[in-house]
Amino acid sequence: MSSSPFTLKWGIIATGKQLYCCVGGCVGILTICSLLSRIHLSSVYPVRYSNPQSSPPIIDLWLYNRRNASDLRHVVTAVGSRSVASAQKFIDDVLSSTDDSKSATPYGSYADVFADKNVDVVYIGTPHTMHYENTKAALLAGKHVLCEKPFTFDLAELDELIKIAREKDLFLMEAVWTRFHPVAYKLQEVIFSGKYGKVKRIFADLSVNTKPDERELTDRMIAPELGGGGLLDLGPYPMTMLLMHQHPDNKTKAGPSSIVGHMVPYARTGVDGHSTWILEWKDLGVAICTASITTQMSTETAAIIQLESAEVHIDFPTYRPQGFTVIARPSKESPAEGDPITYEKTHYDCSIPETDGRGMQYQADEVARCIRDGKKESERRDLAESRIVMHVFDEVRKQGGYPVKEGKAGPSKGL
Ligand SMILES: NC(=O)C1=CN([C@@H]2O[C@H](COP(=O)(O)OP(=O)(O)OC[C@H]3O[C@@H](n4cnc5c(N)ncnc54)[C@H](OP(=O)(O)O)[C@@H]3O)[C@@H](O)[C@H]2O)C=CC1
Ligand SMILES: O=C1OC[C@@H](O)[C@H](O)[C@H]1O
Repeated sequence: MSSSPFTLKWGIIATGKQLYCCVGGCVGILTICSLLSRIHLSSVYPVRYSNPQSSPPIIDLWLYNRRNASDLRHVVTAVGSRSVASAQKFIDDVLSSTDDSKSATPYGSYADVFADKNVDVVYIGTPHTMHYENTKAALLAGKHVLCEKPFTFDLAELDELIKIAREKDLFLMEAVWTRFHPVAYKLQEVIFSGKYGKVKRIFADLSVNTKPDERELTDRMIAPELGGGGLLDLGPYPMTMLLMHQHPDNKTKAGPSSIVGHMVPYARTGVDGHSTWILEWKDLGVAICTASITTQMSTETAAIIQLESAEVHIDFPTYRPQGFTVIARPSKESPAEGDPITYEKTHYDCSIPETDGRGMQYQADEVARCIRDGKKESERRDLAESRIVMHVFDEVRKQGGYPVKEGKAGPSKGL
């Protein structure tokens, strides 16, 4: 006997510009809203849909049986913006006419969304530097929260949010959708199978030429007061690639024993144009991560995981790879000196048809299932992992000389 689906009522705050233009890989707010709604792809995003680097981010819930989510139903019940008109425009343009989301209430403030009794969970899509205050206000109002990355602007703030969520018995998660895409499960299955030995070293990058010279100084991508630069915007993805693939021996989920960070400032505003950070987990492995807002990475490889007897090359883009290749060394005895070594290459295709959405739907489903089941955090993207990322970013910003608000650039107090 089938039971009726669990319905989760979402409040959305902020209506970012990629909601309407969706270019350059920016897939955030638009994606999350569309995955909660049932919009028709081709009517709203007629252009660039087949370009894998653009971001037609639509997830139709009428497709959700295909993603095995018939146990869930998502409805947007409230949209908050700095003006009622833009909240209403968002509802008109983006939300679906085929479910209840079209009757979402438009609000001219975020506080109104937090106060709405018809909202279970708030999705926070404001610029980075506002995440802390928005998340705090939503939690204090008794709402569960899915907050865009990066979670906060320093570890002490994140710890305060975690404390509030625990005191109020609320679900809290940082939105890093890579964790929930089918490719992430397949990668972990292959890497943790033991067939290729332990993970020894990881390289992970997300570099996107965001054309910073063409942007206004107030644009969130380059404005220091909005947390601009590569590390905070793009850095969460290489970090996720790394943390997903650490060897299971690292069961304590401890942070790295050593962090070395380097930043090259983007001249117009001083935020990081390029960031590089080297992490060591003593006796477990090392990682080199990079992020850039001025350089476009290749469309081939986003990350390389080096194991004892194989390398795994993960496809671009880092936030939503479509597959990966295992390059295994021959298992038989080493060939005689001078003989060629034949590597065995196996490609795993984990792509989902674009018409089935781009991957954020799995993250929304995770939120719904956790809330339905009374969980306060997701086991796949838990708060310990967010704390490691924040700790690393605090340290890299400090070592790299990132220009931050007064009082926020101090040394990390550690994990
Ligand atoms: N998960 C993902 O794949 C992605 C995540 N993101 C994340 O989403 C967040 C927002 O990014 P994005 O949408 O690109 O940002 P935008 O600059 O396009 O939009 C941010 C929105 O926040 C609101 N806002 C409130 N105060 C301010 C302010 N002082 N200055 C500017 N905007 C303000 C505005 O909405 P309003 O006027 O309606 O209040 C604005 O439209 C970031 O943290 C980013 O990391 C972004 C892209 C992809
Ligand atoms: O989360 C993100 O992923 C894709 C990027 O292009 C975007 O800037 C970032 O916010």
